[in-house]
Amino acid sequence: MAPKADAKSKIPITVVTGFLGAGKTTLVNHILTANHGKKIAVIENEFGEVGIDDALVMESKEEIFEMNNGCVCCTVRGDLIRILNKLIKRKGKFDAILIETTGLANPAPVIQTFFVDDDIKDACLLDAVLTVVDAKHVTQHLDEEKPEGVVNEAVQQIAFADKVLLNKTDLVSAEELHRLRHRIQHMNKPVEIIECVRSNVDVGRLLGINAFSLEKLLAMDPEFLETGEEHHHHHHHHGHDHGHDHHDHKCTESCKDGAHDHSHDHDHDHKEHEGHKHEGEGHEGEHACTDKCKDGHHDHEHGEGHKHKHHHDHKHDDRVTSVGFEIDGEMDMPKLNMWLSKLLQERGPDLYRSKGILAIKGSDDKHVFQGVHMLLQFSSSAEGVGRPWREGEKRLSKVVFIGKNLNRKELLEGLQSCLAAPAAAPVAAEAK
Ligand SMILES: Nc1nc2c(ncn2[C@@H]2O[C@H](COP(=O)(O)OP(=O)(O)OP(=O)(O)O)[C@@H](O)[C@H]2O)c(=O)[nH]1
Repeated sequence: MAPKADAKSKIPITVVTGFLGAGKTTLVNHILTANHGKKIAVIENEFGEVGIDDALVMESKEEIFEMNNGCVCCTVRGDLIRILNKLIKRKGKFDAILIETTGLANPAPVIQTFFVDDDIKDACLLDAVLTVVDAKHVTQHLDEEKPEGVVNEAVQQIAFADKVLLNKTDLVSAEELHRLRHRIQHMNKPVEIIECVRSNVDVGRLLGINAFSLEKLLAMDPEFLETGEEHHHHHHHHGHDHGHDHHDHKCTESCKDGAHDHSHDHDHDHKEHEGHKHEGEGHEGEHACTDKCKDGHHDHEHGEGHKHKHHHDHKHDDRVTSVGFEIDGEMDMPKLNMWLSKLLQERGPDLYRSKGILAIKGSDDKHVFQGVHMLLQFSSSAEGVGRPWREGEKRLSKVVFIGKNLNRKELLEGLQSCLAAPAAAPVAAEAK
């Protein structure tokens, strides 16, 4: 057991969440490079079989822990607990911990981690859940009709926010912003909404703000921390079969967020999935709302004022998958630009997120591309984006696509057609 600490000496934790491509890594980089004098440990969780974000987080004195292959709210929660315990042992060497969740994470189980695990509860204090919202694309995700029992992560992320960073205001009209503010406020009444571009918000408004309140959460959902043992739950996690038992708990039409009870344990039989190792530790507290679920901060009352225990599972939308490639050999920039532009034009609505670290023929820089639906952006280490190639580092291109109806073969062939040299075989290509 770690020694108990009083509130002041506890390690402050900030959880950064938000849908795919909203601007979370941009925010983490902003915080890491801002002049606040704090030493921050960063825990990065990425959805996608090929890790990219760690290369995009600024080189800094801070330590960056990476957790791939699954979202922090489910398969890698054991990982999170392990990393946190490691950090707790080194308390005093840093001032705060920042956790960036994947764009598909439901924040509730992440929040629970700080209250149900004794050592972590004693040593850490959840300072705030910051939700970055992409003003341009969030509406599509909030509106999305999900299959029954499947979580709408975009909804959950807003409902659990202590602060909303309404980002990418440069891409929408004033009317659209007004409408969005109204919608967000309707979903999460007490939340402060900060409009921003490139997640550029005064760090004093984000760190050390003591904005998270368990009391507030428990007032909304008295059973939030109950992690019962009686439920088993099947986890359709992006096409992987985890061999869980299954009972789904569904939200009603009127429920818009997951500030409810989550009660189940898992019958885990995590396997190595062709190169993907999952830490199969027990994780409780996962849940799902459907997108029909309209009001997050609610009690469910039945008949004569009986409060109804509202169990949520956490089932990801298994239509959303990730495909990742590591390509040996240098790419031809004009060819790649053309192919990607066309792909995003044609597949933009379904292609939620694409990103890559690229080795480009004729350039010593590490190149980066970022796609969010139809928007495509190239940059390079020469412009300060990502870290330059290290000495002796193998010049591989890593590319990830996340979305619906992805065709692995087509994507791989497309990428290979952009190689400058004769096609080389990918060294890793696995679907989630
Ligand atoms: N126009 C515009 N682009 C932005 C803004 N903020 C971030 N971006 C761009 O949006 C893309 C995604 O930003 P990231 O910070 O990587 O988003 P993320 O939420 O970390 O993405 P995932 O981790 O993949 O979910 C990048 O190309 C950013 O440069 C903004 O305010 N305006």
